[in-house]
Amino acid sequence: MRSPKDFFAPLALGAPAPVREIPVTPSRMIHFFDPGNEKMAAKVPDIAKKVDVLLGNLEDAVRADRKEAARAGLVSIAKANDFGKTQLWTRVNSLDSPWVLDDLVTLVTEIGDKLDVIMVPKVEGAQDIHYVDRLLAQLEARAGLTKPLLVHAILETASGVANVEEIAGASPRMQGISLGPADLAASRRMKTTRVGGGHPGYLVRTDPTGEDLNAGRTTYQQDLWHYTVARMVDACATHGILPYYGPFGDIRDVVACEDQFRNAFLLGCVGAWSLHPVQIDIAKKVFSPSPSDVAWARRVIAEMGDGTGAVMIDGKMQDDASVKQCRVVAELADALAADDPELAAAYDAATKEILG
Ligand SMILES: CC(=O)SCCNC(=O)CCNC(=O)[C@H](O)C(C)(C)COP(=O)(O)OP(=O)(O)OC[C@H]1O[C@@H](n2cnc3c(N)ncnc32)[C@H](O)[C@@H]1OP(=O)(O)O
Ligand SMILES: CC(=O)C(=O)O
Ligand SMILES: [Mg+2]
Repeated sequence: MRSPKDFFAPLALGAPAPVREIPVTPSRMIHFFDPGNEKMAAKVPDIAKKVDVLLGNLEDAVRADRKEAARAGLVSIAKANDFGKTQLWTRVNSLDSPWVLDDLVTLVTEIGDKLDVIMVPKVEGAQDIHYVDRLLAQLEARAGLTKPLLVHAILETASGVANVEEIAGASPRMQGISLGPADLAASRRMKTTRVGGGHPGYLVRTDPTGEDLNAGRTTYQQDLWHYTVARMVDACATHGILPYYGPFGDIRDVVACEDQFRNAFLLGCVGAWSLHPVQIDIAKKVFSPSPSDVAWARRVIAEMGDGTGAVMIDGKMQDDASVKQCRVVAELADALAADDPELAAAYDAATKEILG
């Protein structure tokens, strides 16, 4: 672990100075594509206009005999395109794989100036981030990069969850953490075979009403991921980095996908992964606060003046803490609206309706 005094010192001579604050730009959806899949790659320039983050995936979902094609595909896509405000990320192969060293060396050397964030899978503890941190510094120095690459960890091992706080604070490069429900389920020996989402068997049941234990008892499905998402959000907030829900694998079930994303949004996540084009709009809808919530937040802030004391608005008590809650919503809305005139108009129309 670096001492607090040299936490922001570059880890290699000639490497750029680490960032002191993680940029908070919209990242409601991290859109995954396989850069070695020509059909998908052809869609990337159009998809880039609709998403906050494009991610060239080199790890799971890319066949072993297509790993090099995926890496080369990402290099040529990054060189051939300027995605404007849309961030370009990659997910490299895991640190125990035969591909990751070439992934990092090639990507930083060839397109380090085009990449914003490197997602590292199967992070077990701070030691994995320290390894990537030093290697990136060496590669950045050799490539002459002036902006440091940021690192995003996937929370998908039992030990990663046990160590999530130290992972979140392991390096000034740490940009965020995503839940990886598939590998995490396997690592924990959970008995769900689904990629994210709920499970009908994970439930609580109301008490029996008589002798018949089956009669009149309602069951409520519970969220398998609640504990992990909540821990991840706390670790990220503590260290000033961003939490994300990961993938929802049932592409056809757009309804449950929206529910799962919304749970994550309400708990503090800023975005989720889109694996298929159909999930892009779901993430955009869910991770942009609703116009009515934005209007309410703006109203509370306006009516609270300097934010001190307690007032009643429509029968609800407001004070310093609720103003802070409202600022979270209002500031997110302002940041998103700055680049989205349609959203800006929807927020302003809803605000006008209640504020006049
Ligand atoms: C647990 C984890 O690690 S999750 C992260 C790893 N997984 C991934 O990255 C998966 C990414 N997504 C995919 O591979 C695909 O979307 C699949 C396999 C899930 C489904 O693919 P398909 O069966 O081709 O879906 P579908 O037929 O609906 O696709 C429609 C079109 O969208 C394209 N498309 C599908 N997914 C994507 C994508 N993520 N990005 C861009 N284009 C896509 C398809 O190529 C197809 O193009 P076409 O109309 O020119 O033929
Ligand atoms: C996201 C991911 O990689 C997983 O769920 O395993
Ligand atoms: Mg995984």
